[in-house]
Amino acid sequence: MSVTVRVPAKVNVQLAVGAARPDGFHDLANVFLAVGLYDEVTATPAAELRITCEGPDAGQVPLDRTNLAARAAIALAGRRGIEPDVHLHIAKDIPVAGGMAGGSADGAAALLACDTLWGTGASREELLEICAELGSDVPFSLVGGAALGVGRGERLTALEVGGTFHWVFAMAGRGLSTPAVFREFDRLAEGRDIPEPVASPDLLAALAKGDADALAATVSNDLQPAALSLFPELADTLAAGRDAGALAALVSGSGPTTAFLTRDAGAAEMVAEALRVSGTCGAVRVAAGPVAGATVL
Ligand SMILES: C[C@](O)(CO)[C@H](O)COP(=O)(O)OP(=O)(O)OC[C@H]1O[C@@H](n2ccc(N)nc2=O)[C@H](O)[C@@H]1O
Ligand SMILES: Nc1ncnc2c1ncn2[C@@H]1O[C@H](COP(=O)(O)OP(=O)(O)OP(=O)(O)O)[C@@H](O)[C@H]1O
Repeated sequence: MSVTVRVPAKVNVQLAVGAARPDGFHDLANVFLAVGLYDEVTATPAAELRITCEGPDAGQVPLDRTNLAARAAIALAGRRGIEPDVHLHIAKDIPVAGGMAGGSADGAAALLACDTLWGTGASREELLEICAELGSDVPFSLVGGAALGVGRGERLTALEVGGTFHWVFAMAGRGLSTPAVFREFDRLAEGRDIPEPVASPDLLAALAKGDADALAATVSNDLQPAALSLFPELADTLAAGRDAGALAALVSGSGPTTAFLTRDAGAAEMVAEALRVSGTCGAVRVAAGPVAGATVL
């Protein structure tokens, strides 16, 4: 018997970042949108914990106990006093180290898959608690849709979305480390007053209406200057997408994936093609959102 869970990537339509806290984390107002690029995690009983991974970026994924899928299985088994004897196979389509929460997605998917396989019967609250222990983005990977994350980004409130938004994602030739981008944010912020992070009412209204033009006018990412400082070539990708007619162009989360909001599916295909021939990025993908979070298939 095995259990497969499908789990989406995310884009941050707003990422407001506060000053560094004493614990090193930053308070956020993080508006997440789940988009239709998916990993699948399959859990099968095994003699011991084992991780395998397939997909274009599989070579960059750790297969030891640092993998977020492994950490999820260990965390759940630890709470029940059982051994995490499971084979977790990750079919990976979400870019690795791309700012689209790929590792977090696998953590949430593995947790749900193991809970189902082992019949551990964790409540939604317990699953969310374990997700928050695994990482700031992991709870959102479980719930999907659209949500505002505060605190480290792990305390979620679901958001209404009045339509489907069409996106293009441009992958970069190399990854960016999330902690390094937050450190660069701190360096760039030195000597400045950092306001409390708050969600933009206009952005929340644009999401609720499903209005792509209004959303394009309000998207923002406080980590973007830091990501561009560490990876200046991303400015060329953003410009290429804007020139191709994207309504908005921004770095996704901590980057280096860049995200382009378009009016409809046809416009998304046109912007994607222009980015492919621009020579400013790696693979280009089209995806719409919101979509559901981690789901047992
Ligand atoms: C950039 C985002 O992807 C936006 O959604 C997230 O804030 C990052 O979430 P994540 O990858 O799940 O991050 P975590 O595994 O919790 O933390 C990794 C590192 O990122 C930094 N970090 C993360 C979240 C946060 N609110 N403040 C931080 O400063 C810290 O250096 C932390 O050690
Ligand atoms: N299941 C996993 N898939 C991918 N990377 C993983 C996984 N587990 C651990 N990692 C490690 O996490 C690092 C970041 O990968 P990930 O794909 O989660 O980045 P990200 O999409 O930028 O994350 P986020 O958007 O949450 O900041 C990788 O370089 C890898 O070493």
